[in-house]
Amino acid sequence: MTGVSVRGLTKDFGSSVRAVDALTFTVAPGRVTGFLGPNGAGKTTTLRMMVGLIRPTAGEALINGRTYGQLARPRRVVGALLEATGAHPGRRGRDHLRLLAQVTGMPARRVDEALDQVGLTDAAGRRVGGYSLGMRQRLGLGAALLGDPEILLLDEPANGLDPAGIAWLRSLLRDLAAEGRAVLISSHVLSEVAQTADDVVIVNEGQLRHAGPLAELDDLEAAFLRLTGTPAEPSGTASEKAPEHAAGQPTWRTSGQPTGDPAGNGGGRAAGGAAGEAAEGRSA
Ligand SMILES: Nc1ncnc2c1ncn2[C@@H]1O[C@H](COP(=O)(O)OP(=O)(O)OP(=O)(O)O)[C@@H](O)[C@H]1O
Repeated sequence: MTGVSVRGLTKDFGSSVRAVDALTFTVAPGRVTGFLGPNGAGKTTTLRMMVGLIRPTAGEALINGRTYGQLARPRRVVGALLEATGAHPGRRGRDHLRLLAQVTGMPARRVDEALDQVGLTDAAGRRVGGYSLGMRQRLGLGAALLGDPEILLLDEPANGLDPAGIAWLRSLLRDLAAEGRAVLISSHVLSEVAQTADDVVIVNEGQLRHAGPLAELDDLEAAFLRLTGTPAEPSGTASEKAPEHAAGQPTWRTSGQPTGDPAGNGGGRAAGGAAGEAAEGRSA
């Protein structure tokens, strides 16, 4: 297991927006890496390049030495959560994962295992349209875990989870890392990252501001403010894009990526690396 090596990754949108600017960092096996930055810092764009949904302007993200598109069975290697709400509302949770397993060649037994991993076994027979935001987020995590991947790339994974769910997620991420997996979680909210991550990567305006062990930073929030010049969203503040959050709870905001999955699902956006430039438009 070698994790992910991001080297000089750059993305321009048109001639005026450099969303990601020569980013270089690694996501190490056996560790949780927090990917931090204010709104618009380029986190989601970076994650989307890592899983081949958009093509870098320059640089590369290598997964075990290969780009996502070069991997023979990408979903067995990389599980990605880039949006949690794309599952068809009329479909039952278990059927959503079954379809995804079929389309991507996963063993059917993984469906129930993944449902169990994300605590959705009891709700698996219910239609996704009746799921809460937190349940849809769990389903997206289940989709990311379906291939039993050694690398997990999760964009705002705590979004929509209640306090018990956030504690559960923290434990799940720690367990996944303890199994030797490389886990990357993006956020611009610091409290959960401070409790969960081993390493932090801080970006601002598309550029790397810091990469290293969390333990090297005395105070994550102070470092974030110094490195980004941006106040962190205080824990306990409901996000404008996540109105479901109860006030008083830590919140990691959601992001809005287009879907690009052959199964029409929202979770595990790593859809064979075939989305290419066509997926570049934002849906939110
Ligand atoms: N398809 C696109 N076309 C044009 N500009 C884009 C596109 N996608 C992203 N951007 C711009 O790139 C920059 C980085 O956006 P990105 O969504 O990657 O940031 P982020 O760190 O994930 O932000 P947030 O925390 O708000 O989700 C922003 O200025 C954004 O407006």
